[in-house]
Amino acid sequence: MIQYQFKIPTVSGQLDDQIQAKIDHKTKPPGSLGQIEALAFQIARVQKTVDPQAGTLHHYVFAADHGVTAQNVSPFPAEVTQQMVVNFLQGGAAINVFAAQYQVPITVVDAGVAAEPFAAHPLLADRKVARGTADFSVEPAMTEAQWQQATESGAELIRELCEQPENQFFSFGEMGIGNTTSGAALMSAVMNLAPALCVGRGTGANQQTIDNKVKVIQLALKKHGAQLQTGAAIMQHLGGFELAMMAGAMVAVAAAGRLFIVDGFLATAALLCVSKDQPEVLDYAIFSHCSNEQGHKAMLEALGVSPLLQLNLRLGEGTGAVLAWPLIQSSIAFINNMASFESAGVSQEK
Ligand SMILES: O=C(O)c1ccc[n+]([C@@H]2O[C@H](COP(=O)([O-])O)[C@@H](O)[C@H]2O)c1
Ligand SMILES: Cc1cc2nc[nH]c2cc1C
Repeated sequence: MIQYQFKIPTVSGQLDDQIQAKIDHKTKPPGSLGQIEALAFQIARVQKTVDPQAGTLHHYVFAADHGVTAQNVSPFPAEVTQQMVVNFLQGGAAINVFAAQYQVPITVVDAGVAAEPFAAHPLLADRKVARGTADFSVEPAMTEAQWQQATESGAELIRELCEQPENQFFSFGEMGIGNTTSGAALMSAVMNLAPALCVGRGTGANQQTIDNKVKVIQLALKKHGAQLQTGAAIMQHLGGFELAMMAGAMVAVAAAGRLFIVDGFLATAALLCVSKDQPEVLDYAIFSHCSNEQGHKAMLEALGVSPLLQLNLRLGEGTGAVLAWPLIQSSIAFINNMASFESAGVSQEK
């Protein structure tokens, strides 16, 4: 049976009362900073301190191709994956612009683009598992060995950074034409929900393409149904190399006691697979936004989480995750720098 290499520890609640007390003594009505308070609490808890630190955020864009594009599931041609990787390396994509704005270093990972390896580049990590997955409506998207390789590569990418105390946060995005069909299949399998409730427009599919996406997923679930017992097996049969690698990175970040920011539909689908096997992972996940992709809202509700932003994004690349970074920094500034009722001489409620 395929399994992740790491067991994610539950976060100790030992400091919970102290962290909450620090938050409640700030000069504000209790709870009035809403989700910013909840975020500061989560970060302090994971970092095991009442004085959490932002440190450096590292962003990864995982790119890969999908065999299921043979079934006419995307309005865009598959070669856009490769072309967008070149765009990421040249600094021209949305994620480059936002990451540069907040001085977030990015790494572009070739997890399995259906093309020759890219020429060496300072932003590029070549971790190509294969030139695209197999068509999951016909056979498993990847072999068990490929799932293992993708997962371990994701963990290995962040391993050294987790040894340095300043690297407290990671964020993950993806690029892969056809991957909303894969994401919807993962959602349908993990949540045991009809494909029609999981499929959305992706890059802008029309009704005929949407109907195709539903049919392809129904076929795949019928074909692989008996094998879909764990989140790892669901990823292996229905996922993509970029999603499996991202899942491996999420597991490794959590196992190292660091936090990661979850982007949109695809990143949440990858996390759903991990959380089916290791629900502890959710303690380490910060949910950045609710995507416009149909299905994302239901995923977030099933996880019982409220993301920070609702901006009608449906791009991917980790754009929502990086856009949420200033809010995360603000939550840390709040818990560290805001005066308390005692220090400011402000009277508390009667
Ligand atoms: O992150 C999201 O919520 C999201 C929602 C819709 C589409 N995308 C992006 O669109 C691409 C997949 O769309 P499609 O139509 O080819 O399946 C892929 O590169 C994703 O990054 C991403
Ligand atoms: C142009 C383009 C850019 C993207 N970035 C993430 N997914 C994408 C899909 C397309 C089509």
